Amino acid sequence: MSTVVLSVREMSVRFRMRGDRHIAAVSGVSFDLAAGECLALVGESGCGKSVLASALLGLLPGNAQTAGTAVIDGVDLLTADERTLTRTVRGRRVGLVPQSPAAHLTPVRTVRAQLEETLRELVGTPRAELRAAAVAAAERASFPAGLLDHHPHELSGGQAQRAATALALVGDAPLLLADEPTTGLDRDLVERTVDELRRHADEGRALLLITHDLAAAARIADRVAVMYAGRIVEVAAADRFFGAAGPRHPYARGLLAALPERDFTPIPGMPPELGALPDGCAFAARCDHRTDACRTLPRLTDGVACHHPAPDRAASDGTAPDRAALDGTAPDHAAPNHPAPDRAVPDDTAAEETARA
Ligand SMILES: Nc1ncnc2c1ncn2[C@@H]1O[C@H](COP(=O)(O)OP(=O)(O)OP(=O)(O)O)[C@@H](O)[C@H]1O
Repeated sequence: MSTVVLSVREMSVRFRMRGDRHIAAVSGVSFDLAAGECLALVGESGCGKSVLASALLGLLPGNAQTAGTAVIDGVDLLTADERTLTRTVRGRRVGLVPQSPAAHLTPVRTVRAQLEETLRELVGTPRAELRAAAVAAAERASFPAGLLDHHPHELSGGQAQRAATALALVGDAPLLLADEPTTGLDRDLVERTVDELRRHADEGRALLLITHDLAAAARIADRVAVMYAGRIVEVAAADRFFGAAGPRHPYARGLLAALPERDFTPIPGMPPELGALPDGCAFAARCDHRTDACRTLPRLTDGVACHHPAPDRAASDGTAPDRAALDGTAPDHAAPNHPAPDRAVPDDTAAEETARA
């Protein structure tokens, strides 16, 4: 059994707005994440992915209200005070691989200085050992030792990414949170970056990859969670999701069909305003399968929150995944090398139980 690193139950985040209005950015999200596992959280822009990431780091703005729990090593990230978050969570329990590393790194300090400072703060490395420890920390993220005395602006995109990853790894956090870590990178660099992240999951960390890049998710994820209008509408093994069986939720199927490598057919319409969500299924207005049943909110059942999901062919078809159709290559670490780990708590079941309660 693998250890559950992060357990999220019924997490909701609402922003209070003027005039008694609110925006429901995240609603009733539940999932578990195990050591050694990569869960990709995917969905269109504005569906709540980054808000969820900010909540896990205790970085929500003052007008945010949270509900539910997100527990890591006994600490509820949604209710922990600032002191606990600073001293025991950020960098120590949760490492962040940022969206734009060049912006995240301090521009006026060398990579070495930033690594040494982080080592001093997070690990308490004594002064005499800092130099060697910084070299070792850089090596873990394949950042070249010869570039340690460079400033961020002297690095290429990939080098900056590695520097940021090295910093994220210093505290040996059991959870790595990567929020759009491949934005703005060319495909080759995307692949190298996500492969690097996968390697850290293989070393036993839990990896939450937040991305709208489905090819990147297909390349390294064990499971995929699809978010729509603040809710998880499907959670599936990556092999099934990207393989011949495909997703079961019409929105998730639409996301894949919209890819240029697939049908290149966009989903018609726009997501609903998060300040004016319908009572029932938020996707119904854009969905070919909608019926009157969709006026009530579908619960996440067997990994899908839909009244009319595609049949579950996962158990029977056993077809090899078609990931190459997404990223144009057969990844080195395709499914057989990365079976989803056994989990102490079966995530989907837990989510469903919570949803039923
Ligand atoms: N401080 C805030 N106050 C009010 N609304 C907010 C605030 N921060 C985010 N939102 C809203 O929450 C919703 C979810 O935003 P979020 O940034 O999580 O989306 P996302 O899925 O990460 O999108 P993208 O892929 O574009 O980053 C959006 O409608 C956004 O406008």
